[in-house]
Amino acid sequence: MSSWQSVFHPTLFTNKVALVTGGGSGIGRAISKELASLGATVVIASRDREKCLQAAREINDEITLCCSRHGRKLEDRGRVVVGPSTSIRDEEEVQNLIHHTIEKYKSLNLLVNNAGGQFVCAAEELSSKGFQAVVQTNLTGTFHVCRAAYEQYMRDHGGNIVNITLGNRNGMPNMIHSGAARAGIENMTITLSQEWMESGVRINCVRPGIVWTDSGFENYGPAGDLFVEKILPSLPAKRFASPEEISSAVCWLLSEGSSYVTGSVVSVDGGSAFHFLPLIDIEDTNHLPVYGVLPRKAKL
Ligand SMILES: CCCCCCCCC/C=C/C(=O)SCCNC(=O)CCNC(=O)[C@H](O)C(C)(C)COP(=O)(O)OP(=O)(O)OC[C@H]1O[C@@H](n2cnc3c(N)ncnc32)[C@H](O)[C@@H]1OP(=O)(O)O
Ligand SMILES: NC(=O)C1=CN([C@@H]2O[C@H](COP(=O)(O)OP(=O)(O)OC[C@H]3O[C@@H](n4cnc5c(N)ncnc54)[C@H](OP(=O)(O)O)[C@@H]3O)[C@@H](O)[C@H]2O)C=CC1
Repeated sequence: MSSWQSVFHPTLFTNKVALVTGGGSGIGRAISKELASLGATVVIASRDREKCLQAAREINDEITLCCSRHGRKLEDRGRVVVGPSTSIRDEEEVQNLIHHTIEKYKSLNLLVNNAGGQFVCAAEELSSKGFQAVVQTNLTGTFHVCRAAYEQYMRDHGGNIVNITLGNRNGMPNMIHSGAARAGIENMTITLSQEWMESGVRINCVRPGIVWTDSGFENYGPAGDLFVEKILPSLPAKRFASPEEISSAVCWLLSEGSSYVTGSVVSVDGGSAFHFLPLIDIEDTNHLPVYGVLPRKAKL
């Protein structure tokens, strides 16, 4: 992606400090890179700190190259730095990450709750522990980070938060844990937009459709192939999203250009939410007995 550059003004986020959870891979990496390329100091953190350190090195090099290539001033560049190893499921580790960020970089203006994920599993086979692992990661984890950022900084200084969710408008067959957790995040976002408005905090969600990230798809093994073989042709756009297409929406929400937007969900899904996606096969034709009269031709 050496020719990439953000569509936004190069100093959009100058003097801003941002935290991107899960910023060391995939969508979070693209968001971190765009924010830093627009002047922000971006703290990234996740469980695997080595991965974050490597990503930070690579991103900082890419930004420098991008500035030179596009004739932009090098002093406008921000940078990506790495916070302590953090599982967002662990409240103490999250408190420590926020404390570290404020202590070291003196503010926390922008927060992107991107860390998360799930595995593929039919509801009837899913253990309580598995359900809870995904809910704790996505919903409780996002809550931990929002609350710590608010308590330690944003309550007194304002701020701007974007939560990454997932296209679940039609339910999430084989991902009931994640569908439930993401719906919870979207409702939590509406609540927080009201509770925290007096502090000058805006909070919104970006809800991606399916985004091509190597890291994300590796996580699923053969189940990931299903998305490529079966879902791809059925997408209205006939393609997945790029991570940069998600990042761009996040940057708009984090900018003052969206100053009247709070408690909203921005879908970036190429229109998938309004289109049937074959997430599971339903083959039996006799599972909903007819009440009343239905002509033969109205039935398979
Ligand atoms: C509009 C468009 C619409 C369409 C929209 C469709 C969009 C789909 C596309 C979405 C893409 C993405 O999100 S891509 C992003 C993918 N990236 C990720 O998922 C990365 C992060 N994920 C993870 O770390 C894991 O999946 C997660 C479970 C959340 C956390 O893992 P941990 O190892 O921390 O979990 P643990 O605490 O060890 O495990 C707890 C229990 O979870 C269960 N468990 C864990 N992994 C399991 C597995 N693979 N299969 C079964 N069960 C499992 C077991 O019961 C475990 O208990 P034991 O048995 O006792 O161990
Ligand atoms: N790719 C897609 O199609 C879509 C993705 N999404 C969501 O976007 C986000 C990014 O996904 P993507 O970039 O594709 O995949 P990745 O697997 O690359 O990103 C997930 C990130 O979350 C971090 N993470 C996971 N669990 C924790 C935890 N407990 N504490 C801290 N960090 C954690 C991981 O780092 P580490 O392992 O080091 O902790 C990783 O960097 C996720 O929330 C994902 O569910 C939503 C819709 C579609």
